[in-house]
This record gives sequence, structure tokens and C-alpha cells, in this order.
Amino acid sequence: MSRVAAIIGGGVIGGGWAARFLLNGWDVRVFDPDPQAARKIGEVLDNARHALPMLYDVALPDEGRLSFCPTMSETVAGAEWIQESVPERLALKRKVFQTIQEHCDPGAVIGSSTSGFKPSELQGCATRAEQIVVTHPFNPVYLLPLVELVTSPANDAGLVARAQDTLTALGLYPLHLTQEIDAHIADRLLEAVWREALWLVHDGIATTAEIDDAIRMGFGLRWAQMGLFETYRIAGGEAGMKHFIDQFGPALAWPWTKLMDVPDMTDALAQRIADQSDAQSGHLSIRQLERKRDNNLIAMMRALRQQGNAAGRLINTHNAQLPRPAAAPDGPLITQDRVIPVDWTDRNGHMNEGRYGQIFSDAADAVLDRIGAGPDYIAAGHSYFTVETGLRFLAETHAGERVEVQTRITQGTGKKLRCWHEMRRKADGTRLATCDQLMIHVGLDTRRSCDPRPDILAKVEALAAAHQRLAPLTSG
Ligand SMILES: NC(=O)C1=CN([C@@H]2O[C@H](COP(=O)(O)OP(=O)(O)OC[C@H]3O[C@@H](n4cnc5c(N)ncnc54)[C@H](O)[C@@H]3O)[C@@H](O)[C@H]2O)C=CC1
Ligand SMILES: C[N+](C)(C)CC(=O)CC(=O)[O-]
Repeated sequence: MSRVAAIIGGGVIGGGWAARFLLNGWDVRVFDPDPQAARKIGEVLDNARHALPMLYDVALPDEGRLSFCPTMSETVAGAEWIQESVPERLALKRKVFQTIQEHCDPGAVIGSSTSGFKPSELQGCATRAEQIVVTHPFNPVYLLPLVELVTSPANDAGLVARAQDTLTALGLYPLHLTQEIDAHIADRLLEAVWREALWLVHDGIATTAEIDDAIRMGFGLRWAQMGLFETYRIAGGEAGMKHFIDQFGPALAWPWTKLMDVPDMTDALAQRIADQSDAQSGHLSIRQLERKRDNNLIAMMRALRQQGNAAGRLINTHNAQLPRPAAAPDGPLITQDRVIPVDWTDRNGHMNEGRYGQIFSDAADAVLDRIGAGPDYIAAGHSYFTVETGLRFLAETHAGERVEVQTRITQGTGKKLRCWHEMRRKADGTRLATCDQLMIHVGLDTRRSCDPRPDILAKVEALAAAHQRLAPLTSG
């Protein structure tokens, strides 16, 4: 049975949470009095469906069911997780928690998306304070992993542990703050940058576009992969962090920043920011900007996956935990079931020919894992090398499409392992490409061909014999 999440408030953030749960297979119920809520969530969901699956090398679970409820009581009844994302007003949030707690399961996690309130403030008028935690996400919630999980002494330890497990299983990174503080950690940092940026516009020193360039051409790139302290450690050179502090610490006392002052947000300043922002990005709709942002985020996080660093390491772990495709026992192997990521496409707007080599190579790895010739076998000094491939491109493949590769072993004798891979579009079964691949068994000490271990060969022969009995291949 599907797990159920209740989303209270389905705006920018509630919509992102709904998408995160749905795409991880949860059923989602939404309560939002805005008559436009279903349309808005639908649009966020379209973006999320386009983006999130591209992060992974295996398909996500089947999407859960989305429903909209007319009352909060129906929304939360029986839900395992309740995520509050109503506007940032303490009185409103407390009232919402009271209604939620009248109708929800006392064991359910109630997470608040609040950007600034402390859990003890939210728990103030609650019937069961122990149930309410802050789970502060980052926009877009369906792509960015960080969730600040902020708890107070009133929280139940078991519930907090469950909250951490659930967030992790959703591919999120719960950063647990056990000391509550206004605006948590990340928003304190963001607010400091935001404050300085407002001053720069207010004082006519920089435009919104120039400030954005100053971030994205430089330190923004550093932050995504090493954060602040690790970056500055390197900036201290061989002498390291201590030297960095000695050198730059005194600068904090110089008038480099406006520190805690905030410019008066007059109508004139607000208009100046809005006009500059229109000049910078007004040619794109919000949904187009979101697509651009999401594609960039996917490409960057996939690059971090390749390096196994920062958010990439987290996504690799989640990727490894996703269920692998299962084949019918008497059918071909299902060696790939995945979505084509945006960084696999080329200037013709379709999957680049080099990536077909990649997907069939990944399919071959799945075959090798299946016969026991995976990483352990390689570590023991044996492997298979590809010596020949014949590729055919039969139809265009585009970013965001889910594809499946079916593989048959067409020769499994001695050193030779020959595979026939077919890649099909999941939505309609269209055959997109085929690959005839010959691999030869090698000894990694000599880098020359040799016979496989008998147990490996026995598995190859058994699979080859089973695949011989399959219905002949069709050209459809
Ligand atoms: N927008 C952002 O970048 C981020 C916002 N947050 C936090 O998320 C929360 C929501 O913010 P946004 O999604 O940006 O606001 P939003 O204005 O986009 O959405 C709020 C939604 O709540 C609905 N709503 C109002 N009263 C309600 C009620 N009584 N019951 C159910 N729904 C109700 C509104 O109709 C609206 O759809 C806030 O606490 C905010 O601090 C957290 C992270 C980032
Ligand atoms: C502007 N904000 C304070 C609502 C931002 C956040 O809370 C997190 C984010 O997504 O930047």
C-alpha cells in the first residue's frame, strides 16, 4: 500500500513538496483554498517530472496518486507525513497546526516549511508539541536535497528519527539542527548576502544583473561543491585555514560591508529592483526560468555525481538504493530502465551518438553484474573488455524520455560473450537503437584474453541457452 503525504498549502513550496513525494511513489493529498492551486501544482509537477528522473541512472518508482481535498480534516486523516507550507505568518501557522492535530494520526510527522520560525514558536499552542518539527526545504524542493530539520526539546526522539529516515528515502539531505535559531542556518547566510545585495542596488553601485553575474561567474560555482569553509581553507594556501584567518580576519572590521543595517524597502527601491529584474529576465516566463534553472541544476548535480562529491555523493547513494528493473524469468534481461538526462543531448536536440555507447556499456555492466563478473570479480583480477560493437540508430531519443534496454546473450562460449541490446521508448515501445556487442574475457594482470572462471562461464552458458529459446527477434 502506498504511503500518504498531506500537503497543507500548495504554493511554490507546497507544490515542490507534492512533486518530491509523488515522484518517489507516495500518494499525495493537498489542501489549499486557492482555486488556482490545482493548476499551479500541475505546472510545478510537469517541471518536476521533466527534471528529477534525469538525476538518476535508474527509473524512479511509479508515481503516486495526487488528489485535492476540500477540507483539512480529509487531507490529513491517516497521512504518515503532513507538510505545512502556508504563508509565513506565525498566527496562521499555529491555527493550521491546531486543525491538523484535531484530525491527524498522533504518530504522524508534522513538518513545517517555515523559513524563519523556531519549532518552539510553532509548537506554542499545539495539542501535541512533540509532533511538530521544522523541515525547511529549498526551492525547487523536488531537486535541491537540503532540508533543515530543526527540533526543540519538546520533540519526540522516535518521531525525529523517523523524519530523518523518511527525508533520506525521498533523496533529501536532512541537516539536523538541534539548537533552534531564527531563520535556521542557511537562511541566515542567504539573508546576509541578500542584505548586501539590496544595499548595492540601493546605493546605485550595481544592478541586479551585475550582482547575479558576480555570484554565478565566481563564488557561486565554488559554493555548490565545497561550501564556504573548505573553499577558504584552500584560499589560505599551503599555510591553510589559520593563515587565511590571520590574513583576512582583520578585514571584517574594515568598512567592507553594511553589516546588520537593512535599507528601507521604499516603493522607489522596490520599483528599481523590479525594473532591473525585468530588464534582466523579463523576456522569460517564470515557468521558462524554472526549466532553465532545473536543467542547469541537473547538469551540475550530474557533474557532482561523476566526481562523487557534495550533492553528487548523496544522489549516488540514493541511486544505489532505488530498485533495479526486474525481468520476466523466461524473457530477455532488462539491463537499463532510465530517463535520458539533459546533458546527454547535443546540438541537434536529441541524444548524442556517444551516449548510445554509454547506455549500452551500462547495459553490459548490468549483464556482467548478473553473471557475477562485477566489481568483486574485477578486484580479483578478471574482467571482460569490449572488442567490437555494431550500433544502429533507429529513431530519435530526447531528454526526459524513459527508455528500457533489453539484452540477450547471443554467444556465450569460452572467452567470448556476445550481447544483443535493444533500446526501446517505455511510453510506446518504439525501438530506438540496437547494439551488437562482443566482449572478450581478460586477465587484468596480463591485460590479455583468457578463459573465465568456471562458475562465471557456467552462468554465461546457462543464460545464452535460455536466450536461444526465446522467440526470434523482430524488427518492430
Ligand atoms: N518561496 C520560497 O523560496 C520558500 C518558502 N519557504 C516557506 O514555505 C512556506 C510557504 O511559502 P511559499 O510556498 O513561498 O508561499 P506561497 O504564497 O507560494 O504559497 C502559500 C500557499 O498557502 C495557501 N494557503 C493560505 N492559507 C492557507 C490555509 N489556511 N490552509 C492551506 N493553505 C493555505 C495559499 O493559497 C498558497 O497557495 C512559508 O513558510 C515560507 O517561509 C521555505 C523555503 C523557500
Ligand atoms: C527567501 N526565503 C527565505 C523564503 C528562501 C528560503 O527559505 C530558502 C530558499 O529556497 O532559498
